[in-house]
Amino acid sequence: MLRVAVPNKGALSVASAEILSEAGYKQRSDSKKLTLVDAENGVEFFYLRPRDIALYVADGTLDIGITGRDLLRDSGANATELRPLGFGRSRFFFAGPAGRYASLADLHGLRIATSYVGVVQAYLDEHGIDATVTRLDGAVETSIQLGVADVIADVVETGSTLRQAGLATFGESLLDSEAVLIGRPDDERTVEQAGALRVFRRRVEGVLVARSYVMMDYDIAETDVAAATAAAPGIESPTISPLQREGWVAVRVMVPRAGAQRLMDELYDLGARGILMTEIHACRL
Ligand SMILES: Nc1ncnc2c1ncn2[C@@H]1O[C@H](COP(=O)(O)OP(=O)(O)OP(=O)(O)O)[C@@H](O)[C@H]1O
Ligand SMILES: O=P(O)(O)OC[C@H]1O[C@H](OP(=O)(O)OP(=O)(O)O)[C@H](O)[C@@H]1O
Ligand SMILES: [Mg+2]
Repeated sequence: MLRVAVPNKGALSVASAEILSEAGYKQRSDSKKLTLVDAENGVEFFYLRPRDIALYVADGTLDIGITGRDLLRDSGANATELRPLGFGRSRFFFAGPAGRYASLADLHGLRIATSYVGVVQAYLDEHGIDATVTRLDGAVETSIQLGVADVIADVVETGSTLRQAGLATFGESLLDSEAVLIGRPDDERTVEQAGALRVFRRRVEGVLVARSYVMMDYDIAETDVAAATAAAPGIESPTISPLQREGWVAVRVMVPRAGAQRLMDELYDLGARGILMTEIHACRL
Protein backbone atom coordinates (compact mmCIF):
# COMPACT_ATOMS: atom_id res chain seq x y z
CA MET A 1 0.00 0.00 0.00
CA LEU A 2 1.26 3.49 -0.90
CA ARG A 3 1.83 5.61 2.23
CA VAL A 4 1.05 9.30 1.73
CA ALA A 5 1.70 12.19 4.16
CA VAL A 6 -0.88 15.00 4.28
CA PRO A 7 -0.82 18.17 6.46
CA ASN A 8 -3.20 17.53 9.38
CA LYS A 9 -3.94 21.19 10.14
CA GLY A 10 -2.72 24.71 9.42
CA ALA A 11 -2.51 26.70 6.23
CA LEU A 12 -2.01 23.72 3.91
CA SER A 13 -4.43 21.12 5.22
CA VAL A 14 -7.77 22.01 3.60
CA ALA A 15 -6.38 22.59 0.11
CA SER A 16 -4.30 19.39 0.32
CA ALA A 17 -7.35 17.29 1.17
CA GLU A 18 -9.27 19.01 -1.65
CA ILE A 19 -6.69 18.01 -4.27
CA LEU A 20 -6.70 14.42 -3.02
CA SER A 21 -10.51 14.24 -3.07
CA GLU A 22 -10.60 15.64 -6.58
CA ALA A 23 -8.02 13.02 -7.54
CA GLY A 24 -10.54 10.36 -6.49
CA TYR A 25 -9.10 9.43 -3.10
CA LYS A 26 -11.11 8.97 0.07
CA GLN A 27 -10.41 11.74 2.60
CA ARG A 28 -11.21 11.98 6.30
CA SER A 29 -14.50 13.52 7.41
CA ASP A 30 -13.25 14.10 10.95
CA SER A 31 -10.23 16.41 11.32
CA LYS A 32 -9.20 14.55 14.48
CA LYS A 33 -8.59 11.36 12.50
CA LEU A 34 -4.85 10.90 11.95
CA THR A 35 -4.78 8.01 9.46
CA LEU A 36 -7.13 6.78 6.78
CA VAL A 37 -7.01 3.73 4.51
CA ASP A 38 -8.38 4.02 0.98
CA ALA A 39 -8.33 0.29 0.26
CA GLU A 40 -9.95 0.62 -3.15
CA ASN A 41 -7.07 2.78 -4.38
CA GLY A 42 -4.33 1.04 -2.39
CA VAL A 43 -3.34 4.16 -0.47
CA GLU A 44 -2.96 4.88 3.24
CA PHE A 45 -3.00 8.55 4.29
CA PHE A 46 -1.13 9.86 7.35
CA TYR A 47 -2.19 13.29 8.62
CA LEU A 48 0.91 14.89 10.10
CA ARG A 49 2.32 18.29 11.01
CA PRO A 50 3.56 19.76 7.73
CA ARG A 51 6.89 20.52 9.40
CA ASP A 52 7.50 16.80 10.04
CA ILE A 53 6.44 15.52 6.63
CA ALA A 54 9.79 15.95 4.85
CA LEU A 55 11.51 13.88 7.56
CA TYR A 56 9.11 10.95 7.21
CA VAL A 57 9.44 10.99 3.44
CA ALA A 58 13.23 11.37 3.46
CA ASP A 59 13.81 8.39 5.73
CA GLY A 60 11.44 6.19 3.71
CA THR A 61 8.82 5.76 6.42
CA LEU A 62 6.32 7.34 4.03
CA ASP A 63 6.46 7.25 0.23
CA ILE A 64 5.27 10.68 -0.81
CA GLY A 65 3.82 13.76 0.87
CA ILE A 66 2.53 17.31 0.69
CA THR A 67 4.30 20.09 2.56
CA GLY A 68 5.53 23.67 2.05
CA ARG A 69 8.71 24.34 0.08
CA ASP A 70 9.91 26.50 3.00
CA LEU A 71 9.33 23.66 5.48
CA LEU A 72 11.12 21.18 3.21
CA ARG A 73 14.08 23.57 2.93
CA ASP A 74 14.05 24.29 6.66
CA SER A 75 14.11 20.61 7.61
CA GLY A 76 17.29 19.95 5.65
CA ALA A 77 15.81 16.49 4.98
CA ASN A 78 16.93 14.54 1.95
CA ALA A 79 13.54 14.69 0.25
CA THR A 80 13.01 16.15 -3.17
CA GLU A 81 10.40 18.48 -4.61
CA LEU A 82 8.44 16.57 -7.25
CA ARG A 83 5.92 19.21 -8.19
CA PRO A 84 4.56 22.57 -7.04
CA LEU A 85 0.86 22.35 -6.20
CA GLY A 86 -0.30 25.94 -6.76
CA PHE A 87 -1.64 26.76 -3.28
CA GLY A 88 -0.26 27.81 0.12
CA ARG A 89 1.84 30.51 -1.50
CA SER A 90 3.91 32.68 0.82
CA ARG A 91 7.16 34.59 1.02
CA PHE A 92 9.70 34.72 3.78
CA PHE A 93 11.16 37.96 5.16
CA PHE A 94 13.15 39.54 7.89
CA ALA A 95 11.06 42.15 9.72
CA GLY A 96 11.61 44.67 12.47
CA PRO A 97 9.92 47.70 14.02
CA ALA A 98 8.68 49.82 11.10
CA GLY A 99 11.42 52.20 9.93
CA ARG A 100 14.21 50.89 12.17
CA TYR A 101 16.08 48.62 9.74
CA ALA A 102 16.64 49.14 6.04
CA SER A 103 18.92 46.42 4.70
CA LEU A 104 20.52 43.07 5.42
CA ALA A 105 23.71 44.76 6.53
CA ASP A 106 21.72 45.96 9.57
CA LEU A 107 21.38 42.35 10.75
CA HIS A 108 24.96 42.11 12.04
CA GLY A 109 25.03 41.41 15.76
CA LEU A 110 21.23 41.31 16.14
CA ARG A 111 19.01 38.71 17.80
CA ILE A 112 16.66 37.07 15.28
CA ALA A 113 13.62 35.06 16.35
CA THR A 114 12.11 32.54 13.91
CA SER A 115 10.39 29.17 13.58
CA TYR A 116 12.54 28.54 10.49
CA VAL A 117 16.07 28.30 11.90
CA GLY A 118 17.33 26.16 8.99
CA VAL A 119 16.26 28.66 6.33
CA VAL A 120 17.50 31.68 8.30
CA GLN A 121 20.88 30.26 9.33
CA ALA A 122 21.59 29.08 5.77
CA TYR A 123 20.82 32.58 4.50
CA LEU A 124 23.01 34.27 7.11
CA ASP A 125 25.90 31.87 6.39
CA GLU A 126 25.57 32.43 2.64
CA HIS A 127 25.71 36.20 3.12
CA GLY A 128 28.41 36.19 5.80
CA ILE A 129 26.17 37.78 8.43
CA ASP A 130 26.95 37.16 12.07
CA ALA A 131 23.71 37.21 14.10
CA THR A 132 22.11 35.15 16.88
CA VAL A 133 19.17 33.00 15.83
CA THR A 134 16.56 31.91 18.39
CA ARG A 135 13.99 29.24 17.62
CA LEU A 136 10.38 29.97 18.58
CA ASP A 137 7.39 27.79 17.86
CA GLY A 138 5.06 30.49 16.52
CA ALA A 139 3.67 33.97 17.12
CA VAL A 140 7.23 35.19 16.61
CA GLU A 141 6.05 38.78 15.98
CA THR A 142 5.51 39.28 19.72
CA SER A 143 9.09 38.39 20.61
CA ILE A 144 10.31 41.87 19.66
CA GLN A 145 7.79 43.59 21.94
CA LEU A 146 8.80 41.20 24.71
CA GLY A 147 12.43 42.16 24.26
CA VAL A 148 13.81 38.71 23.47
CA ALA A 149 14.62 39.53 19.83
CA ASP A 150 15.53 42.58 17.71
CA VAL A 151 14.10 41.25 14.48
CA ILE A 152 12.07 38.27 13.30
CA ALA A 153 12.16 36.13 10.17
CA ASP A 154 8.80 34.70 9.22
CA VAL A 155 6.28 33.67 6.63
CA VAL A 156 4.43 36.59 5.06
CA GLU A 157 1.28 36.07 3.08
CA THR A 158 -0.94 39.16 3.19
CA GLY A 159 1.37 41.09 5.54
CA SER A 160 -1.48 41.91 7.93
CA THR A 161 0.04 40.10 10.92
CA LEU A 162 3.22 42.18 10.60
CA ARG A 163 1.30 45.43 10.19
CA GLN A 164 -0.81 44.75 13.23
CA ALA A 165 2.33 44.15 15.27
CA GLY A 166 3.85 47.46 14.03
CA LEU A 167 6.54 45.62 12.08
CA ALA A 168 7.77 45.96 8.50
CA THR A 169 9.87 43.74 6.25
CA PHE A 170 13.30 44.79 5.05
CA GLY A 171 15.65 43.28 2.48
CA GLU A 172 14.68 40.77 -0.19
CA SER A 173 12.41 37.74 0.24
CA LEU A 174 14.52 34.79 1.41
CA LEU A 175 12.37 32.38 -0.53
CA ASP A 176 9.09 32.05 -2.38
CA SER A 177 7.12 29.12 -1.09
CA GLU A 178 4.02 27.14 -1.96
CA ALA A 179 2.72 23.66 -1.24
CA VAL A 180 4.77 21.00 -3.01
CA LEU A 181 4.59 17.27 -3.59
CA ILE A 182 7.74 15.67 -2.19
CA GLY A 183 9.34 12.26 -2.59
CA ARG A 184 12.68 10.52 -2.15
CA PRO A 185 15.48 11.34 -4.59
CA ASP A 186 16.88 7.78 -4.74
CA ASP A 187 13.69 5.99 -5.64
CA GLU A 188 14.48 2.36 -4.97
CA ARG A 189 11.16 0.58 -4.71
CA THR A 190 9.42 -2.63 -5.52
CA VAL A 191 7.72 -2.72 -8.92
CA GLU A 192 4.35 -2.63 -7.18
CA GLN A 193 5.26 0.50 -5.15
CA ALA A 194 6.66 2.24 -8.22
CA GLY A 195 3.41 1.55 -10.09
CA ALA A 196 1.25 2.89 -7.24
CA LEU A 197 3.43 5.98 -7.03
CA ARG A 198 3.12 6.61 -10.76
CA VAL A 199 -0.68 6.37 -10.58
CA PHE A 200 -0.79 8.73 -7.58
CA ARG A 201 1.38 11.33 -9.31
CA ARG A 202 -0.62 11.07 -12.53
CA ARG A 203 -3.87 11.60 -10.65
CA VAL A 204 -2.56 14.68 -8.83
CA GLU A 205 -1.15 15.99 -12.10
CA GLY A 206 -4.59 15.42 -13.67
CA VAL A 207 -6.28 17.59 -11.04
CA LEU A 208 -3.75 20.39 -11.46
CA VAL A 209 -4.02 20.39 -15.24
CA ALA A 210 -7.82 20.30 -14.97
CA ARG A 211 -7.60 23.36 -12.72
CA SER A 212 -5.34 25.34 -14.99
CA TYR A 213 -7.01 24.49 -18.32
CA VAL A 214 -10.53 24.84 -19.72
CA MET A 215 -12.15 23.22 -22.73
CA MET A 216 -12.93 25.50 -25.67
CA ASP A 217 -15.41 24.49 -28.41
CA TYR A 218 -16.22 26.53 -31.49
CA ASP A 219 -17.49 26.29 -35.05
CA ILE A 220 -15.52 27.84 -37.89
CA ALA A 221 -15.24 27.83 -41.68
CA GLU A 222 -12.64 25.34 -42.96
CA THR A 223 -10.78 28.20 -44.61
CA ASP A 224 -10.18 29.83 -41.20
CA VAL A 225 -9.21 26.70 -39.24
CA ALA A 226 -5.46 27.08 -39.70
CA ALA A 227 -5.40 30.58 -38.21
CA ALA A 228 -7.68 29.60 -35.33
CA THR A 229 -5.73 26.48 -34.37
CA ALA A 230 -2.51 28.45 -34.58
CA ALA A 231 -3.96 30.83 -31.97
CA ALA A 232 -5.07 27.88 -29.79
CA PRO A 233 -2.98 24.81 -30.62
CA GLY A 234 -4.01 22.83 -27.53
CA ILE A 235 -1.83 20.36 -25.68
CA GLU A 236 -1.72 17.49 -28.16
CA SER A 237 -3.71 18.68 -31.16
CA PRO A 238 -7.25 20.11 -31.55
CA THR A 239 -10.09 17.69 -32.39
CA ILE A 240 -11.76 18.73 -35.64
CA SER A 241 -15.17 17.25 -36.59
CA PRO A 242 -17.31 17.90 -39.66
CA LEU A 243 -20.49 19.95 -39.32
CA GLN A 244 -23.67 19.51 -41.29
CA ARG A 245 -23.17 23.01 -42.66
CA GLU A 246 -21.08 22.72 -45.83
CA GLY A 247 -17.50 24.01 -45.46
CA TRP A 248 -17.66 24.36 -41.65
CA VAL A 249 -16.10 22.31 -38.85
CA ALA A 250 -16.38 22.05 -35.07
CA VAL A 251 -13.12 22.45 -33.14
CA ARG A 252 -12.48 21.27 -29.58
CA VAL A 253 -9.28 22.23 -27.80
CA MET A 254 -7.86 22.54 -24.25
CA VAL A 255 -6.60 26.05 -23.50
CA PRO A 256 -4.96 27.64 -20.43
CA ARG A 257 -7.57 29.12 -18.10
CA ALA A 258 -5.49 32.30 -17.80
CA GLY A 259 -6.22 34.37 -20.89
CA ALA A 260 -9.17 32.22 -22.01
CA GLN A 261 -11.50 35.23 -22.34
CA ARG A 262 -8.98 37.09 -24.46
CA LEU A 263 -8.59 33.97 -26.61
CA MET A 264 -12.39 33.82 -27.13
CA ASP A 265 -12.26 37.40 -28.46
CA GLU A 266 -9.40 36.49 -30.77
CA LEU A 267 -11.16 33.36 -32.09
CA TYR A 268 -14.31 35.39 -32.71
CA ASP A 269 -12.29 37.92 -34.72
CA LEU A 270 -10.82 35.03 -36.72
CA GLY A 271 -14.34 33.92 -37.71
CA ALA A 272 -15.18 31.38 -34.98
CA ARG A 273 -18.81 31.30 -33.81
CA GLY A 274 -20.71 29.43 -31.08
CA ILE A 275 -17.60 29.61 -28.89
CA LEU A 276 -18.12 27.74 -25.62
CA MET A 277 -15.85 27.46 -22.61
CA THR A 278 -16.40 24.55 -20.19
CA GLU A 279 -14.70 23.28 -17.04
CA ILE A 280 -12.54 20.17 -17.04
CA HIS A 281 -13.03 18.14 -13.86
CA ALA A 282 -10.20 15.67 -14.27
CA CYS A 283 -7.84 14.49 -16.96
CA ARG A 284 -4.91 12.21 -17.77
CA LEU A 285 -2.65 13.57 -20.44
N1 LIG B 1 -0.80 32.81 5.92
C1 LIG B 1 0.01 31.78 6.15
N2 LIG B 1 0.43 31.52 7.38
C2 LIG B 1 1.24 30.50 7.64
N3 LIG B 1 1.70 29.65 6.73
C3 LIG B 1 1.32 29.87 5.48
C4 LIG B 1 0.46 30.92 5.12
N4 LIG B 1 0.26 30.86 3.82
C5 LIG B 1 0.98 29.82 3.38
N5 LIG B 1 1.62 29.21 4.39
C6 LIG B 1 2.48 28.04 4.29
O1 LIG B 1 1.98 27.00 5.13
C7 LIG B 1 3.06 26.28 5.73
C8 LIG B 1 2.96 26.38 7.24
O2 LIG B 1 1.89 25.64 7.60
P1 LIG B 1 1.24 25.74 9.04
O3 LIG B 1 0.60 27.06 9.21
O4 LIG B 1 0.39 24.52 9.15
O5 LIG B 1 2.51 25.61 9.94
P2 LIG B 1 2.70 26.09 11.38
O6 LIG B 1 2.69 27.58 11.38
O7 LIG B 1 3.94 25.40 11.85
O8 LIG B 1 1.47 25.49 12.13
P3 LIG B 1 0.39 26.17 13.07
O9 LIG B 1 0.25 27.61 12.61
O10 LIG B 1 -0.86 25.36 12.81
O11 LIG B 1 0.96 26.01 14.41
C9 LIG B 1 4.32 26.90 5.18
O12 LIG B 1 4.70 26.19 4.03
C10 LIG B 1 3.88 28.29 4.80
O13 LIG B 1 4.67 28.87 3.78
O1 LIG C 1 1.02 37.74 6.20
P1 LIG C 1 -0.16 37.12 6.88
O2 LIG C 1 -1.29 36.87 5.92
O3 LIG C 1 -0.60 37.90 8.06
O4 LIG C 1 0.26 35.63 7.33
C1 LIG C 1 1.48 35.37 7.98
C2 LIG C 1 1.28 34.96 9.38
O5 LIG C 1 0.60 33.71 9.43
C3 LIG C 1 1.41 32.73 10.08
O6 LIG C 1 1.06 32.61 11.40
P2 LIG C 1 0.08 31.49 11.96
O7 LIG C 1 -1.33 31.98 11.91
O8 LIG C 1 0.34 30.20 11.26
O9 LIG C 1 0.52 31.42 13.46
P3 LIG C 1 1.94 30.93 14.02
O10 LIG C 1 2.85 32.12 13.94
O11 LIG C 1 1.63 30.58 15.42
O12 LIG C 1 2.37 29.79 13.18
C4 LIG C 1 2.81 33.30 9.97
O13 LIG C 1 3.65 32.78 10.99
C5 LIG C 1 2.60 34.77 10.07
O14 LIG C 1 2.49 35.17 11.41
MG1 LIG D 1 1.44 28.84 11.41
